[in-house]
Amino acid sequence: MALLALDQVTVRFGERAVLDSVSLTVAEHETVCVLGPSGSGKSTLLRVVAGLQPVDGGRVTLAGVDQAGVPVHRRGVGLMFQDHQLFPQRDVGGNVSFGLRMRGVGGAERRRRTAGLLDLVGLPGSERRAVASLSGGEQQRVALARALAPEPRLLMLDEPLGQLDRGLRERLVVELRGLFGRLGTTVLAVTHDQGEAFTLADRVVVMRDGRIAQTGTPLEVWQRPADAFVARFLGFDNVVPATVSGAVADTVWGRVPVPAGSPEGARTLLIRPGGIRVGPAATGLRCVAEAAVFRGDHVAVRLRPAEGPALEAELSLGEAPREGAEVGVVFAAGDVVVLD
Ligand SMILES: Nc1ncnc2c1ncn2[C@@H]1O[C@H](COP(=O)(O)OP(=O)(O)OP(=O)(O)O)[C@@H](O)[C@H]1O
Repeated sequence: MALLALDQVTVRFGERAVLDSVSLTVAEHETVCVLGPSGSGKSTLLRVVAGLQPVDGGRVTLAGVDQAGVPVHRRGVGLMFQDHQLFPQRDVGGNVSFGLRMRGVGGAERRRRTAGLLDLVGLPGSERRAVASLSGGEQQRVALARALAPEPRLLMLDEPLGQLDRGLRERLVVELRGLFGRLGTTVLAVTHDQGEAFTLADRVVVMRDGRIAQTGTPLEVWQRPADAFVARFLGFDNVVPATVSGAVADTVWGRVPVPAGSPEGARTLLIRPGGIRVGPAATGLRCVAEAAVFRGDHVAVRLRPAEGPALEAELSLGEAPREGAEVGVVFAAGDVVVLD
């Protein structure tokens, strides 16, 4: 059974529906990441589940129980916000044990659980440290330990790693995934960073203007974006209108091969940057290499055709043309997706 279910939830601010009939479930032990551009309604969704935001329509159930009228502190959900809001006047231990104290957990048990949680988040023995003496990443871990302490049946994270630098974020997100797996935590997280969502989530939900644009496993969404919006949001730039007939599509970039069984007619085409090959200018679509950026294991090359938008290609170091060079572009059908 779903631990959390939103059924056609609508929230309006004035005329505007910030959540527009959103339906979503989160199964027990599942990690679901809500992804979407700024203003798409992600935080509002979390606030609704937490009981911080009243709804104008629809309902929220937790373990089958309608949450209408259930106050925040009775919902059994943990919240961790972007600006993790630790209590500056309390030490690390005081922060982590706060929720336990509120629930009347006794001193010895509080200390035992606090120590266990600090071990878990990689800060063993740091109970007496002042919050101000912690790095951003350490503060984030303390905030996480604090959110986990009351053993919430649902843990909600709002841009949990938002303020950290990339390297630390990438490390922590892998650690979080391991941690949630070990603890069996059910998680609903919000982020605008697709890399973070794809690492953390069993399932991702992509939002657009208060509606769900797509939901699926990270692999499903990555391989088959539902539409041009999702494709572009995931960072794919080679998206063009096309007319598909059999194994080819007519586009502004010429004829592009498509996988067998692709839907036909007027469609939108996505060409993954890895599906672009370059050769001598006489073969394929003639383009000028406008920019080439070294990315470690590949070169990102922007190719400018005579007509239509530029193409973004990912080429190996050996293959990549010099900036200003003329090349001929051909497409690999395996990296072409006909969007529905
Ligand atoms: N209390 C409020 N009154 C009026 N409008 C609001 C209120 N809270 C949020 N909004 C608006 O609702 C929309 C969705 O906000 P929300 O914070 O849910 O988006 P988000 O996807 O979390 O964005 P971000 O990634 O920037 O945090 C925004 O346009 C925001 O300005």
